[in-house]
Formats: sequence, C-alpha cells, structure tokens
Amino acid sequence: MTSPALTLPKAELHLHVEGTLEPELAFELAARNGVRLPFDSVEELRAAYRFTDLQSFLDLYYACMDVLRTREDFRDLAAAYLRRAAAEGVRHAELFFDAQAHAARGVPYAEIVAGLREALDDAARQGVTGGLILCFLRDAPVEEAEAVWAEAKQSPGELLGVGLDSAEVGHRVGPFAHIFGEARELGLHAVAHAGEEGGADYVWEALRELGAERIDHGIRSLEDPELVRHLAEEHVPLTVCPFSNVRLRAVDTLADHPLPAMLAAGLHVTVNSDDPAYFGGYAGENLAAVAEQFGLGRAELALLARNSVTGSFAPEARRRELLAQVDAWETSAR
Ligand SMILES: Nc1ncnc2[nH]cnc12
Ligand SMILES: [Zn+2]
Repeated sequence: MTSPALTLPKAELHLHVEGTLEPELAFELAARNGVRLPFDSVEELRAAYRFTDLQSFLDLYYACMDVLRTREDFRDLAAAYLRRAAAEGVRHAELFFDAQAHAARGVPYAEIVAGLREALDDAARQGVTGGLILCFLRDAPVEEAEAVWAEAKQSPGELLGVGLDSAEVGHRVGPFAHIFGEARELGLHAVAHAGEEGGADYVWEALRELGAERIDHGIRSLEDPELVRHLAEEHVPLTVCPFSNVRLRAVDTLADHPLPAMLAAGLHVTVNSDDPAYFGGYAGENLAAVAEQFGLGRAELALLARNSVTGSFAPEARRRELLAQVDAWETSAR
C-alpha cells in the first residue's frame, strides 16, 4: 500500500536544487558539457554516497555540481525535481540555490536564475507554485557572497529570500549580517541553516544577527530550553530533514531522531528532503518514513503539512488554497 504521506498536499521549504542532481542526470549533463566527473559510472557515483558527517557530503556535492554549466542545465535540474516532488504531493516548493559555488566556475548568476525560473514557471502552470532562495556559503570568504549579492540585489524580485548554508561549525554568521540586513530592507525573506551540527548558540545567532525567519534543521535547539520556549512562542518554523540527519550522522538512526520531541515541545516543525538525490528520498518519502517510524496518523501528518504551508513564503491567498487542500485530504479518508 502506498503511504498516505505521498498524497498529502504539502510545501517543501528546505531543498537545495543542486542536491536533487540524480547520478543519471549528472552523467547526462557531464556528456552535454564535456565535463569529466571523478567517477566512471552511475553505479560508482552512487556507491560514493556514504557520508560520515556534513563535510564528507559537501565534498561530493560540490564536486558533482561541476556538471551544471548552462541555463538549460539549471532548468532541466529544477524541472526534474519539480516533476518528482509533484508526484509525491508537493504543491509549493521554495528552492535553495548556491550561486556562489557556480560563480567560482564562471557560471553567470543571470543564467542560473533564468533556468531555475523557467522550470518554476512551467510548474506553476501545472499547479505547483514556488520560488527561489539564494544561499550564501558560510565557509567561504564573505567577499564571494558580497560579489553574488551585488548582482542579485539588482533584481530582488526574482527571489523569495536569502539563506545561509554549507559547513556550519566554526563558521559564525556575523560576517554575513550586513548582507542579510540589506536583503531584509529590500523586502526579501531571511532563512539560515543552524543547529544541524552546531549547537543552540548557532540558532540564537541566526535569529538575532541575521533576522532569520525560519531555521533550517534546528534539531539541536532542544539542547536549550530557553531557545525552545522562544521558538515555540514566536512560531519560528524549523525545516527538519530526517533522512539528511541520518545520512550525515547528526543522529544515529531514524528511531533516534528528535522529531517527536520537537513536536511535543510545540515547535513549528516541517519535514523536508534537503538533498534528496543523495539522502535516499524526496519530501513524501521523508514524511512516510517518519510516519511509520513514530506511528504518526493522519492528524499528525496533516499538522506537518499545515506547518509547511503556514511556514512558507507563499502569498496569503495561495496559503489559504493549500490549507483547504490539506483539510480536504484529512477529511477524505475518514
Ligand atoms: N544539509 C546541508 N547543510 C548545509 N549546507 C548544505 N548544502 C547542501 N545541503 C546542506
Ligand atoms: Zn540544507
């Protein structure tokens, strides 16, 4: 029987578009662009998906994205993700992209955005809405982020917001605060990865110094009761990615995942896929797995879906539409 999690209408809020690069597409794009991957076959690449921590994953993630060169590559990548996500019930998707990593290879920002937006526009015609969140790499020199931002801020209307990703521990948010301040002044939303491998202090600084409205991962927030109280009172959405946390060894097994404790603490939890091509499943599969692991029923799944919608940056009218779809899903099976 297919899991009800796969038909549940939902929003995906934590998704790196480069992390949706399936090995087959990686080799197709490598051939198209005359780029050599450091692997001889799809099987050999897939066999390399054994990670010991975030950094071991990032090394492979940045190596594979070398095949992404043109507007068409970014369009095809996002289109493949959006098709697959739609088949699992995703109705709204906010895509992170790492323009800075592509700038280092000479890929123009405008090409990346044009390709991604073409795929999003096509998806919108099929009933899946969404937008783009430009992420800065916290482990790279801030000057690189500033260079990308100088271009991005010329057309802020192409973005929903800005984010911060890559290696967390030892890479504090302070150097990026001025960029986030400017982005917020331009009316952009702000999100940040925090509390994935770093402790609760990383979450506090993302909130205080970047004005982050959502925290990506945030699983270590539970270590600080005052932070938990603050996140619950302020309804700060946490974009949790269970398969990612298991694959990157932030938790030992799915059974050890803090998701039930986070829900019990009244946190605004959402379930997402992070880098689904690398971590063994898309949004629906993450939800199906936690539903099975923790015995979540339709009411809890509907709550997670509502959290994803109310935690999204979709316009109010679209949120109402999506919430009505979740209500219909919840009552239809009774
Ligand atoms: N899980 C993750 N954490 C930080 N940066 C990332 N970039 C892609 N996936 C990431
Ligand atoms: Zn992430």
